[in-house]
Amino acid sequence: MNESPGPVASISDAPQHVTIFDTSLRDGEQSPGCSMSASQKLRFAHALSELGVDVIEAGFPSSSEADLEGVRAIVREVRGSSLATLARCHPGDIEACARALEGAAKPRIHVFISTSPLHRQHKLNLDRQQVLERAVAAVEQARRYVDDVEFSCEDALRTEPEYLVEICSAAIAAGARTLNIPDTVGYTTPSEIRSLFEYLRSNVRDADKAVFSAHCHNDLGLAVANSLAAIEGGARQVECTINGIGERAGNCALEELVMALRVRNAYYNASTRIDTRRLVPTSRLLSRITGMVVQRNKAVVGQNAFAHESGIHQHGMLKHRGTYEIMAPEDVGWAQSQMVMGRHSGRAALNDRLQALGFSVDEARLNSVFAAFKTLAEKKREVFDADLEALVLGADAKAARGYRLVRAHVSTGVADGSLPTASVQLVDPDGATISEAAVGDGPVHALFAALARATGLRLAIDSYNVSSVTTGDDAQGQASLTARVDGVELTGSGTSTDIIEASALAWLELANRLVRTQRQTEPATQPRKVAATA
Ligand SMILES: CC(=O)SCCNC(=O)CCNC(=O)[C@H](O)C(C)(C)COP(=O)(O)OP(=O)(O)OC[C@H]1O[C@@H](n2cnc3c(N)ncnc32)[C@H](O)[C@@H]1OP(=O)(O)O
Ligand SMILES: CC(C)C(=O)C(=O)O
Repeated sequence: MNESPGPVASISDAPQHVTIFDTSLRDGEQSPGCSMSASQKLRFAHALSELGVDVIEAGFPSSSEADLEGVRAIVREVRGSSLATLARCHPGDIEACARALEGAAKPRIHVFISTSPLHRQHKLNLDRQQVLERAVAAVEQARRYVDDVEFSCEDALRTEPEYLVEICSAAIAAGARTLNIPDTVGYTTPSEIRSLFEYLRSNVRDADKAVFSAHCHNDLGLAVANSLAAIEGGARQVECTINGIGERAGNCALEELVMALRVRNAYYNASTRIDTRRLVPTSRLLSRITGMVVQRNKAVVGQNAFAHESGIHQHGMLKHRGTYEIMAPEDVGWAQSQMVMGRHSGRAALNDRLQALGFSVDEARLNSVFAAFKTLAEKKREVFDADLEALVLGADAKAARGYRLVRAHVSTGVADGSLPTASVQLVDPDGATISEAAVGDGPVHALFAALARATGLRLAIDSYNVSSVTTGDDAQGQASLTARVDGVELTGSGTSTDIIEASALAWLELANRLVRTQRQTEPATQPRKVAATA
Protein backbone atom coordinates (compact mmCIF):
# COMPACT_ATOMS: atom_id res chain seq x y z
CA MET A 1 0.00 0.00 0.00
CA ASN A 2 1.25 3.51 -0.83
CA GLU A 3 2.00 5.95 1.96
CA SER A 4 -0.82 8.39 2.54
CA PRO A 5 0.08 11.94 1.45
CA GLY A 6 1.08 14.35 4.20
CA PRO A 7 0.21 18.07 4.25
CA VAL A 8 1.14 19.70 0.94
CA ALA A 9 4.26 21.85 1.26
CA SER A 10 4.25 25.45 0.12
CA ILE A 11 5.52 26.15 -3.41
CA SER A 12 7.46 29.17 -2.20
CA ASP A 13 9.33 30.00 1.03
CA ALA A 14 9.04 33.76 0.54
CA PRO A 15 5.57 35.37 0.34
CA GLN A 16 4.78 36.40 -3.24
CA HIS A 17 2.55 39.12 -4.68
CA VAL A 18 0.51 38.17 -7.73
CA THR A 19 -0.49 41.14 -9.89
CA ILE A 20 -4.15 40.98 -10.89
CA PHE A 21 -4.63 42.28 -14.43
CA ASP A 22 -8.33 42.50 -15.23
CA THR A 23 -9.32 42.41 -18.89
CA SER A 24 -13.12 42.36 -18.51
CA LEU A 25 -13.27 45.66 -20.40
CA ARG A 26 -11.15 44.37 -23.32
CA ASP A 27 -11.05 40.57 -23.72
CA GLY A 28 -14.26 40.25 -21.66
CA GLU A 29 -16.00 42.77 -23.85
CA GLN A 30 -15.06 40.67 -26.89
CA SER A 31 -17.62 38.04 -25.70
CA PRO A 32 -20.56 38.03 -28.06
CA GLY A 33 -23.29 40.12 -26.41
CA CYS A 34 -20.99 41.85 -23.91
CA SER A 35 -20.28 45.16 -25.66
CA MET A 36 -20.44 48.07 -23.23
CA SER A 37 -21.02 51.76 -23.79
CA ALA A 38 -18.39 54.30 -22.68
CA SER A 39 -20.40 55.20 -19.57
CA GLN A 40 -20.91 51.53 -18.65
CA LYS A 41 -17.18 50.92 -19.05
CA LEU A 42 -16.41 53.86 -16.82
CA ARG A 43 -18.79 52.64 -14.14
CA PHE A 44 -17.27 49.18 -14.21
CA ALA A 45 -13.70 50.53 -14.19
CA HIS A 46 -14.50 52.36 -10.93
CA ALA A 47 -15.79 49.06 -9.50
CA LEU A 48 -12.61 47.25 -10.57
CA SER A 49 -10.46 49.93 -8.98
CA GLU A 50 -12.43 49.68 -5.71
CA LEU A 51 -12.05 45.90 -5.88
CA GLY A 52 -8.27 46.40 -5.77
CA VAL A 53 -7.34 45.29 -9.29
CA ASP A 54 -3.68 46.23 -10.00
CA VAL A 55 -4.03 46.71 -13.76
CA ILE A 56 -7.25 47.44 -15.65
CA GLU A 57 -7.10 46.73 -19.38
CA ALA A 58 -9.46 49.48 -20.44
CA GLY A 59 -9.80 48.74 -24.15
CA PHE A 60 -8.37 48.53 -27.64
CA PRO A 61 -8.39 52.23 -28.71
CA SER A 62 -7.82 51.69 -32.43
CA SER A 63 -10.77 49.31 -32.70
CA SER A 64 -13.60 51.87 -32.52
CA GLU A 65 -14.58 55.40 -31.51
CA ALA A 66 -16.70 53.98 -28.68
CA ASP A 67 -13.75 52.05 -27.29
CA LEU A 68 -11.52 55.11 -27.51
CA GLU A 69 -14.15 57.23 -25.78
CA GLY A 70 -14.50 54.61 -23.02
CA VAL A 71 -10.73 54.49 -22.43
CA ARG A 72 -10.53 58.31 -22.33
CA ALA A 73 -13.34 58.52 -19.76
CA ILE A 74 -11.59 55.92 -17.60
CA VAL A 75 -8.26 57.74 -17.88
CA ARG A 76 -9.91 60.98 -16.74
CA GLU A 77 -11.46 59.48 -13.60
CA VAL A 78 -9.86 56.23 -12.45
CA ARG A 79 -6.69 56.65 -10.44
CA GLY A 80 -5.76 53.75 -8.12
CA SER A 81 -5.00 51.05 -10.74
CA SER A 82 -2.60 51.04 -13.69
CA LEU A 83 -4.50 51.49 -16.95
CA ALA A 84 -3.52 49.35 -19.93
CA THR A 85 -4.63 49.54 -23.56
CA LEU A 86 -4.07 46.97 -26.30
CA ALA A 87 -2.35 47.42 -29.66
CA ARG A 88 -1.35 45.18 -32.54
CA CYS A 89 2.30 45.51 -33.60
CA HIS A 90 1.15 48.30 -35.78
CA PRO A 91 2.34 51.95 -35.48
CA GLY A 92 -1.21 53.36 -35.77
CA ASP A 93 -2.54 51.12 -32.97
CA ILE A 94 0.31 52.12 -30.66
CA GLU A 95 -0.17 55.84 -31.38
CA ALA A 96 -3.88 55.42 -30.61
CA CYS A 97 -2.98 53.80 -27.27
CA ALA A 98 -0.60 56.64 -26.42
CA ARG A 99 -3.22 59.28 -27.24
CA ALA A 100 -5.93 57.48 -25.30
CA LEU A 101 -3.70 57.15 -22.23
CA GLU A 102 -2.62 60.81 -22.13
CA GLY A 103 -3.02 62.06 -18.55
CA ALA A 104 -3.21 58.58 -17.00
CA ALA A 105 -1.42 58.31 -13.64
CA LYS A 106 -0.08 54.82 -14.38
CA PRO A 107 -0.29 54.11 -18.14
CA ARG A 108 0.65 50.79 -19.72
CA ILE A 109 0.76 49.95 -23.44
CA HIS A 110 0.18 46.29 -24.20
CA VAL A 111 1.40 45.14 -27.63
CA PHE A 112 0.84 41.66 -29.00
CA ILE A 113 1.63 39.52 -32.02
CA SER A 114 0.96 35.88 -32.86
CA THR A 115 3.97 33.63 -32.49
CA SER A 116 2.64 30.12 -33.26
CA PRO A 117 3.42 28.50 -36.64
CA LEU A 118 -0.29 28.23 -37.43
CA HIS A 119 -0.92 31.93 -36.83
CA ARG A 120 2.34 33.05 -38.45
CA GLN A 121 1.55 31.19 -41.64
CA HIS A 122 -2.21 31.55 -41.98
CA LYS A 123 -3.03 34.81 -40.21
CA LEU A 124 0.01 36.99 -40.61
CA ASN A 125 1.85 35.42 -43.54
CA LEU A 126 5.11 36.27 -41.78
CA ASP A 127 8.10 34.09 -40.88
CA ARG A 128 9.71 33.86 -37.45
CA GLN A 129 12.24 36.60 -38.11
CA GLN A 130 9.61 39.01 -39.47
CA VAL A 131 7.36 38.44 -36.44
CA LEU A 132 10.32 39.03 -34.12
CA GLU A 133 11.26 42.26 -35.91
CA ARG A 134 7.68 43.55 -35.74
CA ALA A 135 7.55 42.73 -32.02
CA VAL A 136 10.79 44.55 -31.27
CA ALA A 137 9.79 47.61 -33.31
CA ALA A 138 6.42 47.74 -31.52
CA VAL A 139 7.90 47.45 -28.02
CA GLU A 140 10.46 50.16 -28.87
CA GLN A 141 7.77 52.47 -30.24
CA ALA A 142 5.56 51.93 -27.16
CA ARG A 143 8.52 52.65 -24.86
CA ARG A 144 8.85 56.07 -26.49
CA TYR A 145 5.45 56.91 -24.99
CA VAL A 146 5.42 55.05 -21.65
CA ASP A 147 7.79 53.18 -19.34
CA ASP A 148 5.39 50.37 -18.63
CA VAL A 149 5.16 48.17 -21.73
CA GLU A 150 3.72 44.66 -21.84
CA PHE A 151 4.42 42.27 -24.69
CA SER A 152 2.19 39.26 -25.48
CA CYS A 153 2.97 36.27 -27.68
CA GLU A 154 -0.47 35.41 -28.98
CA ASP A 155 -1.07 31.61 -29.13
CA ALA A 156 2.10 31.08 -27.07
CA LEU A 157 1.06 27.63 -25.91
CA ARG A 158 1.15 26.36 -29.50
CA THR A 159 4.47 28.10 -30.25
CA GLU A 160 7.88 26.39 -30.42
CA PRO A 161 9.31 26.94 -26.88
CA GLU A 162 12.78 27.87 -28.16
CA TYR A 163 11.23 30.54 -30.41
CA LEU A 164 9.33 31.89 -27.38
CA VAL A 165 12.69 32.20 -25.60
CA GLU A 166 14.11 34.08 -28.56
CA ILE A 167 11.21 36.54 -28.95
CA CYS A 168 10.77 37.11 -25.19
CA SER A 169 14.51 37.81 -24.82
CA ALA A 170 14.28 40.33 -27.69
CA ALA A 171 11.19 41.98 -26.15
CA ILE A 172 12.97 42.45 -22.81
CA ALA A 173 15.98 43.95 -24.59
CA ALA A 174 13.60 46.32 -26.42
CA GLY A 175 12.15 47.49 -23.09
CA ALA A 176 9.16 45.27 -22.22
CA ARG A 177 8.58 44.96 -18.47
CA THR A 178 5.89 42.31 -18.59
CA LEU A 179 5.95 39.22 -20.80
CA ASN A 180 2.54 37.69 -21.26
CA ILE A 181 2.31 34.06 -22.36
CA PRO A 182 -1.31 33.58 -23.48
CA ASP A 183 -3.04 30.26 -23.95
CA THR A 184 -5.16 31.99 -26.57
CA VAL A 185 -7.29 28.99 -27.47
CA GLY A 186 -7.47 27.27 -24.07
CA TYR A 187 -5.41 24.31 -25.30
CA THR A 188 -2.87 23.69 -22.56
CA THR A 189 -2.96 21.59 -19.38
CA PRO A 190 -1.73 22.49 -15.89
CA SER A 191 1.47 20.45 -15.97
CA GLU A 192 2.34 21.66 -19.47
CA ILE A 193 1.92 25.37 -18.70
CA ARG A 194 3.77 25.07 -15.43
CA SER A 195 6.75 23.48 -17.24
CA LEU A 196 6.65 26.16 -19.93
CA PHE A 197 6.84 28.98 -17.37
CA GLU A 198 9.72 27.23 -15.58
CA TYR A 199 11.50 26.77 -18.91
CA LEU A 200 11.03 30.40 -19.98
CA ARG A 201 12.13 31.79 -16.64
CA SER A 202 15.31 29.71 -16.83
CA ASN A 203 16.11 30.38 -20.48
CA VAL A 204 14.91 33.87 -21.44
CA ARG A 205 17.78 36.37 -21.34
CA ASP A 206 17.45 38.81 -18.39
CA ALA A 207 14.28 37.02 -17.30
CA ASP A 208 14.54 38.69 -13.88
CA LYS A 209 14.00 42.10 -15.51
CA ALA A 210 10.43 41.24 -16.49
CA VAL A 211 7.29 39.94 -14.82
CA PHE A 212 5.96 36.77 -16.46
CA SER A 213 2.21 36.76 -16.95
CA ALA A 214 -0.42 34.12 -17.71
CA HIS A 215 -3.53 34.74 -19.82
CA CYS A 216 -5.58 31.54 -20.05
CA HIS A 217 -8.76 30.86 -21.98
CA ASN A 218 -11.37 28.37 -20.88
CA ASP A 219 -12.11 26.26 -23.95
CA LEU A 220 -11.51 23.05 -21.98
CA GLY A 221 -12.69 24.49 -18.66
CA LEU A 222 -9.08 24.70 -17.43
CA ALA A 223 -8.43 28.47 -17.41
CA VAL A 224 -8.24 28.84 -13.61
CA ALA A 225 -6.33 25.58 -13.09
CA ASN A 226 -3.86 26.54 -15.81
CA SER A 227 -3.38 30.05 -14.35
CA LEU A 228 -2.66 28.57 -10.92
CA ALA A 229 -0.20 26.15 -12.50
CA ALA A 230 1.47 29.08 -14.28
CA ILE A 231 1.91 30.71 -10.85
CA GLU A 232 3.58 27.51 -9.68
CA GLY A 233 5.87 27.84 -12.68
CA GLY A 234 6.80 31.43 -11.77
CA ALA A 235 4.09 33.67 -13.28
CA ARG A 236 3.59 36.75 -11.11
CA GLN A 237 0.81 38.39 -13.09
CA VAL A 238 -2.49 36.72 -14.02
CA GLU A 239 -4.86 38.15 -16.61
CA CYS A 240 -8.45 37.42 -15.81
CA THR A 241 -12.02 38.71 -16.01
CA ILE A 242 -14.95 39.02 -13.64
CA ASN A 243 -17.34 36.06 -14.03
CA GLY A 244 -14.77 34.62 -16.48
CA ILE A 245 -16.29 36.47 -19.43
CA GLY A 246 -14.24 36.58 -22.63
CA GLU A 247 -13.82 35.17 -26.11
CA ARG A 248 -15.70 31.86 -26.69
CA ALA A 249 -15.75 29.94 -23.36
CA GLY A 250 -14.16 32.91 -21.61
CA ASN A 251 -11.06 33.75 -19.62
CA CYS A 252 -9.72 32.80 -16.21
CA ALA A 253 -12.36 33.96 -13.67
CA LEU A 254 -10.83 36.56 -11.35
CA GLU A 255 -13.01 35.60 -8.38
CA GLU A 256 -12.06 31.92 -8.61
CA LEU A 257 -8.35 32.55 -9.00
CA VAL A 258 -8.20 35.06 -6.15
CA MET A 259 -10.15 32.81 -3.78
CA ALA A 260 -8.01 29.78 -4.70
CA LEU A 261 -4.90 31.78 -3.76
CA ARG A 262 -6.54 32.89 -0.53
CA VAL A 263 -8.12 29.60 0.57
CA ARG A 264 -4.95 27.65 -0.30
CA ASN A 265 -2.57 30.33 0.92
CA ALA A 266 -0.49 27.81 2.86
CA TYR A 267 0.30 26.17 -0.46
CA TYR A 268 0.70 29.13 -2.83
CA ASN A 269 2.12 31.60 -0.27
CA ALA A 270 0.86 34.29 -2.67
CA SER A 271 -1.34 37.27 -2.02
CA THR A 272 -3.26 39.82 -4.07
CA ARG A 273 -4.60 43.31 -3.31
CA ILE A 274 -8.19 42.24 -4.01
CA ASP A 275 -10.83 43.19 -1.41
CA THR A 276 -12.61 39.85 -1.65
CA ARG A 277 -15.79 41.19 0.03
CA ARG A 278 -16.41 43.14 -3.16
CA LEU A 279 -16.36 40.07 -5.43
CA VAL A 280 -20.11 39.37 -5.38
CA PRO A 281 -21.18 43.03 -5.81
CA THR A 282 -18.71 43.42 -8.69
CA SER A 283 -19.93 40.22 -10.34
CA ARG A 284 -23.53 41.41 -10.04
CA LEU A 285 -22.70 44.81 -11.46
CA LEU A 286 -21.12 43.22 -14.53
CA SER A 287 -24.14 40.96 -15.00
CA ARG A 288 -26.45 43.93 -14.83
CA ILE A 289 -24.38 45.94 -17.29
CA THR A 290 -23.92 43.16 -19.87
CA GLY A 291 -27.14 41.21 -19.26
CA MET A 292 -24.97 38.06 -19.07
CA VAL A 293 -26.44 36.00 -16.24
CA VAL A 294 -24.08 34.10 -13.95
CA GLN A 295 -24.87 30.38 -13.84
CA ARG A 296 -26.28 29.31 -10.46
CA ASN A 297 -23.54 26.81 -9.74
CA LYS A 298 -20.67 29.17 -10.66
CA ALA A 299 -17.93 29.01 -8.02
CA VAL A 300 -17.78 31.92 -5.53
CA VAL A 301 -20.35 34.24 -7.15
CA GLY A 302 -23.11 31.86 -8.33
CA GLN A 303 -26.39 31.81 -6.42
CA ASN A 304 -25.78 28.21 -5.27
CA ALA A 305 -22.15 28.72 -4.23
CA PHE A 306 -23.12 28.79 -0.54
CA ALA A 307 -26.57 27.15 -0.71
CA HIS A 308 -27.25 23.76 0.85
CA GLU A 309 -30.36 21.69 0.23
CA SER A 310 -29.48 18.11 1.06
CA GLY A 311 -30.24 16.95 4.57
CA ILE A 312 -26.86 15.37 5.31
CA HIS A 313 -25.03 18.55 4.31
CA GLN A 314 -27.47 20.79 6.20
CA HIS A 315 -27.07 18.63 9.31
CA GLY A 316 -23.27 18.93 8.98
CA MET A 317 -23.46 22.69 8.41
CA LEU A 318 -25.58 23.15 11.52
CA LYS A 319 -22.92 21.39 13.59
CA HIS A 320 -19.92 23.13 12.00
CA ARG A 321 -19.96 25.13 8.78
CA GLY A 322 -16.47 23.96 7.91
CA THR A 323 -17.97 20.55 7.15
CA TYR A 324 -19.26 21.75 3.79
CA GLU A 325 -17.81 25.22 3.22
CA ILE A 326 -14.15 25.96 2.52
CA MET A 327 -14.61 29.73 2.66
CA ALA A 328 -17.02 32.04 4.44
CA PRO A 329 -19.76 33.55 2.24
CA GLU A 330 -19.25 36.90 4.02
CA ASP A 331 -15.61 36.95 2.84
CA VAL A 332 -16.68 37.14 -0.81
CA GLY A 333 -19.63 39.47 -0.34
CA TRP A 334 -22.61 37.20 0.34
CA ALA A 335 -24.70 38.00 3.41
CA GLN A 336 -24.72 34.39 4.65
CA SER A 337 -24.98 30.73 3.67
CA GLN A 338 -28.40 29.61 2.58
CA MET A 339 -30.27 26.57 3.79
CA VAL A 340 -32.71 25.79 0.99
CA MET A 341 -35.63 23.67 2.11
CA GLY A 342 -36.48 21.09 -0.54
CA ARG A 343 -37.04 17.43 -1.32
CA HIS A 344 -33.54 16.48 -0.15
CA SER A 345 -33.71 18.21 3.25
CA GLY A 346 -33.87 16.33 6.54
CA ARG A 347 -35.25 16.78 10.04
CA ALA A 348 -32.27 18.68 11.44
CA ALA A 349 -32.64 21.49 8.90
CA LEU A 350 -36.42 21.52 9.21
CA ASN A 351 -36.24 21.79 12.99
CA ASP A 352 -33.66 24.54 12.76
CA ARG A 353 -35.76 26.53 10.28
CA LEU A 354 -38.91 26.09 12.36
CA GLN A 355 -37.07 27.39 15.39
CA ALA A 356 -35.86 30.36 13.41
CA LEU A 357 -39.45 31.03 12.40
CA GLY A 358 -40.49 31.00 16.05
CA PHE A 359 -41.83 27.45 16.48
CA SER A 360 -40.52 25.08 19.08
CA VAL A 361 -41.85 21.61 18.22
CA ASP A 362 -41.44 18.34 20.14
CA GLU A 363 -40.15 15.20 18.42
CA ALA A 364 -43.57 13.76 17.61
CA ARG A 365 -44.76 17.03 16.11
CA LEU A 366 -41.51 17.43 14.20
CA ASN A 367 -42.04 13.97 12.67
CA SER A 368 -45.57 14.79 11.56
CA VAL A 369 -44.58 18.18 10.15
CA PHE A 370 -41.61 16.49 8.44
CA ALA A 371 -43.91 13.98 6.72
CA ALA A 372 -46.16 16.81 5.49
CA PHE A 373 -43.08 18.80 4.42
CA LYS A 374 -41.73 15.89 2.33
CA THR A 375 -45.12 15.49 0.63
CA LEU A 376 -45.18 19.19 -0.18
CA ALA A 377 -41.53 19.16 -1.32
CA GLU A 378 -42.37 16.41 -3.86
CA LYS A 379 -44.73 18.89 -5.51
CA LYS A 380 -42.69 22.09 -5.11
CA ARG A 381 -39.06 22.60 -6.03
CA GLU A 382 -38.42 24.84 -3.04
CA VAL A 383 -40.41 25.07 0.18
CA PHE A 384 -40.50 28.63 1.46
CA ASP A 385 -40.89 29.95 4.99
CA ALA A 386 -44.51 30.85 4.34
CA ASP A 387 -45.16 27.21 3.29
CA LEU A 388 -43.53 25.95 6.48
CA GLU A 389 -45.51 28.36 8.61
CA ALA A 390 -48.73 27.15 6.95
CA LEU A 391 -47.70 23.53 7.55
CA VAL A 392 -47.02 24.08 11.24
CA LEU A 393 -50.08 26.21 11.82
CA GLY A 394 -52.12 23.50 10.07
CA ALA A 395 -55.83 24.05 10.69
CA ASP A 396 -55.45 27.64 11.83
CA ALA A 397 -56.10 28.95 8.34
CA LYS A 398 -57.13 32.38 9.55
CA ALA A 399 -53.82 32.89 11.32
CA ALA A 400 -51.96 31.57 8.30
CA ARG A 401 -53.74 34.06 6.00
CA GLY A 402 -52.40 37.19 7.70
CA TYR A 403 -52.65 40.71 6.27
CA ARG A 404 -52.84 41.02 2.50
CA LEU A 405 -52.01 44.07 0.40
CA VAL A 406 -54.85 45.22 -1.84
CA ARG A 407 -53.37 48.48 -3.06
CA ALA A 408 -50.84 51.15 -2.15
CA HIS A 409 -50.31 54.64 -3.46
CA VAL A 410 -47.31 56.82 -2.76
CA SER A 411 -46.68 60.41 -3.81
CA THR A 412 -43.47 62.31 -3.42
CA GLY A 413 -41.48 65.11 -5.03
CA VAL A 414 -37.88 66.25 -5.19
CA ALA A 415 -37.16 69.79 -3.96
CA ASP A 416 -40.75 70.89 -4.64
CA GLY A 417 -41.79 71.20 -0.99
CA SER A 418 -44.35 68.38 -1.21
CA LEU A 419 -44.73 66.00 1.74
CA PRO A 420 -44.14 62.29 0.95
CA THR A 421 -47.53 60.66 1.50
CA ALA A 422 -48.75 57.05 1.33
CA SER A 423 -52.16 55.43 1.44
CA VAL A 424 -52.71 51.68 1.73
CA GLN A 425 -55.61 49.29 1.61
CA LEU A 426 -55.27 45.87 3.27
CA VAL A 427 -57.41 42.85 4.07
CA ASP A 428 -56.88 41.77 7.67
CA PRO A 429 -56.72 38.13 8.89
CA ASP A 430 -60.51 38.20 9.58
CA GLY A 431 -61.25 39.30 6.02
CA ALA A 432 -62.11 42.93 6.83
CA THR A 433 -60.80 45.72 4.59
CA ILE A 434 -58.73 48.49 6.23
CA SER A 435 -57.55 51.72 4.62
CA GLU A 436 -55.04 54.14 6.11
CA ALA A 437 -52.75 56.98 5.08
CA ALA A 438 -49.67 58.63 6.55
CA VAL A 439 -46.88 61.06 5.73
CA GLY A 440 -43.16 60.45 6.23
CA ASP A 441 -39.64 61.73 5.64
CA GLY A 442 -39.61 59.88 2.32
CA PRO A 443 -41.96 57.66 0.30
CA VAL A 444 -40.90 54.41 1.96
CA HIS A 445 -41.07 55.93 5.42
CA ALA A 446 -44.61 57.17 4.63
CA LEU A 447 -45.56 53.71 3.29
CA PHE A 448 -44.33 51.94 6.43
CA ALA A 449 -46.14 54.50 8.62
CA ALA A 450 -49.41 53.85 6.74
CA LEU A 451 -48.96 50.07 7.11
CA ALA A 452 -48.23 50.48 10.83
CA ARG A 453 -51.45 52.49 11.23
CA ALA A 454 -53.50 49.95 9.28
CA THR A 455 -52.23 46.93 11.25
CA GLY A 456 -51.66 48.61 14.61
CA LEU A 457 -48.18 47.07 14.63
CA ARG A 458 -45.14 49.20 15.43
CA LEU A 459 -42.05 47.62 13.93
CA ALA A 460 -38.66 49.11 14.80
CA ILE A 461 -36.96 48.66 11.42
CA ASP A 462 -33.23 47.97 11.80
CA SER A 463 -32.31 47.58 8.16
CA TYR A 464 -33.97 48.08 4.81
CA ASN A 465 -32.34 47.06 1.51
CA VAL A 466 -33.51 47.00 -2.06
CA SER A 467 -31.53 45.06 -4.64
CA SER A 468 -32.12 44.01 -8.19
CA VAL A 469 -32.75 40.28 -8.59
CA THR A 470 -33.12 40.21 -12.36
CA THR A 471 -31.60 42.34 -15.11
CA GLY A 472 -32.79 44.85 -17.68
CA ASP A 473 -35.13 47.83 -17.57
CA ASP A 474 -37.96 45.68 -16.16
CA ALA A 475 -35.72 44.11 -13.47
CA GLN A 476 -37.44 42.83 -10.33
CA GLY A 477 -36.44 44.52 -7.10
CA GLN A 478 -36.22 42.62 -3.87
CA ALA A 479 -36.85 44.55 -0.65
CA SER A 480 -35.57 43.03 2.60
CA LEU A 481 -36.30 44.25 6.09
CA THR A 482 -35.16 43.33 9.54
CA ALA A 483 -36.88 44.52 12.69
CA ARG A 484 -36.34 43.96 16.37
CA VAL A 485 -39.33 42.87 18.44
CA ASP A 486 -38.76 42.25 22.16
CA GLY A 487 -35.04 42.09 21.43
CA VAL A 488 -35.52 39.43 18.75
CA GLU A 489 -34.67 39.96 15.06
CA LEU A 490 -37.33 39.17 12.45
CA THR A 491 -36.96 39.43 8.69
CA GLY A 492 -39.29 39.90 5.75
CA SER A 493 -38.79 40.16 2.01
CA GLY A 494 -40.88 41.02 -1.02
CA THR A 495 -40.23 41.02 -4.75
CA SER A 496 -41.84 43.09 -7.48
CA THR A 497 -40.94 45.17 -10.54
CA ASP A 498 -42.22 48.09 -8.41
CA ILE A 499 -39.94 48.69 -5.43
CA ILE A 500 -42.75 50.37 -3.45
CA GLU A 501 -44.84 47.22 -3.80
CA ALA A 502 -41.80 45.06 -2.95
CA SER A 503 -41.26 47.17 0.19
CA ALA A 504 -44.91 46.87 1.25
CA LEU A 505 -44.80 43.07 0.72
CA ALA A 506 -41.60 42.81 2.79
CA TRP A 507 -43.16 44.83 5.62
CA LEU A 508 -46.31 42.69 5.58
CA GLU A 509 -44.38 39.42 5.49
CA LEU A 510 -42.53 40.53 8.58
CA ALA A 511 -45.75 41.73 10.26
CA ASN A 512 -47.58 38.47 9.47
CA ARG A 513 -44.70 36.47 10.85
CA LEU A 514 -44.91 38.46 14.05
CA VAL A 515 -48.70 38.12 14.29
CA ARG A 516 -48.58 34.38 13.65
CA THR A 517 -45.98 33.70 16.30
CA GLN A 518 -47.92 35.84 18.78
CA ARG A 519 -51.25 34.11 18.00
CA GLN A 520 -49.91 30.59 18.11
CA THR A 521 -51.16 28.84 21.26
CA GLU A 522 -51.18 25.14 20.39
CA PRO A 523 -48.96 23.48 23.09
CA ALA A 524 -47.04 21.24 20.67
CA THR A 525 -46.07 24.25 18.54
CA GLN A 526 -45.31 26.87 21.14
CA PRO A 527 -43.99 29.93 19.36
CA ARG A 528 -40.62 31.21 20.39
CA LYS A 529 -39.63 34.64 19.26
CA VAL A 530 -36.26 34.03 17.64
CA ALA A 531 -34.40 35.28 14.59
CA ALA A 532 -36.20 34.51 11.35
CA THR A 533 -33.63 33.93 8.64
CA ALA A 534 -35.87 33.80 5.58
C1 LIG B 1 -6.35 37.14 -29.05
C2 LIG B 1 -7.03 38.47 -29.02
O1 LIG B 1 -7.92 38.63 -28.27
S1 LIG B 1 -6.47 39.66 -30.04
C3 LIG B 1 -7.57 40.99 -29.88
C4 LIG B 1 -8.81 40.71 -30.64
N1 LIG B 1 -9.69 41.83 -30.54
C5 LIG B 1 -10.25 42.40 -31.62
O2 LIG B 1 -10.00 42.01 -32.74
C6 LIG B 1 -11.24 43.49 -31.35
C7 LIG B 1 -10.90 44.75 -32.07
N2 LIG B 1 -10.64 44.56 -33.48
C8 LIG B 1 -11.13 45.40 -34.45
O3 LIG B 1 -11.90 46.29 -34.18
C9 LIG B 1 -10.62 45.23 -35.84
O4 LIG B 1 -10.23 43.88 -36.03
C10 LIG B 1 -9.43 46.17 -36.10
C11 LIG B 1 -9.93 47.61 -36.14
C12 LIG B 1 -8.33 46.04 -35.03
C13 LIG B 1 -8.76 45.85 -37.44
O5 LIG B 1 -9.75 45.86 -38.43
P1 LIG B 1 -9.35 45.63 -39.99
O6 LIG B 1 -8.31 46.60 -40.35
O7 LIG B 1 -10.61 45.69 -40.75
O8 LIG B 1 -8.67 44.19 -40.05
P2 LIG B 1 -9.29 42.76 -39.76
O9 LIG B 1 -9.89 42.73 -38.40
O10 LIG B 1 -10.16 42.31 -40.88
O11 LIG B 1 -7.98 41.84 -39.80
C14 LIG B 1 -6.97 41.98 -38.85
C15 LIG B 1 -5.70 42.51 -39.48
O12 LIG B 1 -4.74 42.73 -38.42
C16 LIG B 1 -3.59 41.90 -38.65
N3 LIG B 1 -3.11 41.53 -37.36
C17 LIG B 1 -3.70 40.70 -36.47
N4 LIG B 1 -2.99 40.67 -35.34
C18 LIG B 1 -1.94 41.48 -35.52
C19 LIG B 1 -0.88 41.86 -34.68
N5 LIG B 1 -0.80 41.42 -33.43
N6 LIG B 1 0.03 42.72 -35.15
C20 LIG B 1 -0.06 43.22 -36.42
N7 LIG B 1 -1.08 42.90 -37.25
C21 LIG B 1 -2.00 42.03 -36.80
C22 LIG B 1 -4.11 40.76 -39.49
O13 LIG B 1 -3.07 40.11 -40.17
C23 LIG B 1 -5.06 41.51 -40.44
O14 LIG B 1 -4.25 42.21 -41.33
P3 LIG B 1 -4.69 42.46 -42.88
O15 LIG B 1 -5.91 43.32 -42.81
O16 LIG B 1 -3.51 43.14 -43.46
O17 LIG B 1 -4.95 41.11 -43.43
C1 LIG C 1 -3.97 39.75 -26.88
C2 LIG C 1 -3.76 38.53 -26.08
C3 LIG C 1 -3.25 38.88 -24.72
C4 LIG C 1 -5.01 37.76 -25.96
O1 LIG C 1 -6.05 38.27 -25.62
C5 LIG C 1 -4.94 36.30 -26.18
O2 LIG C 1 -3.95 35.82 -26.68
O3 LIG C 1 -5.92 35.62 -25.84
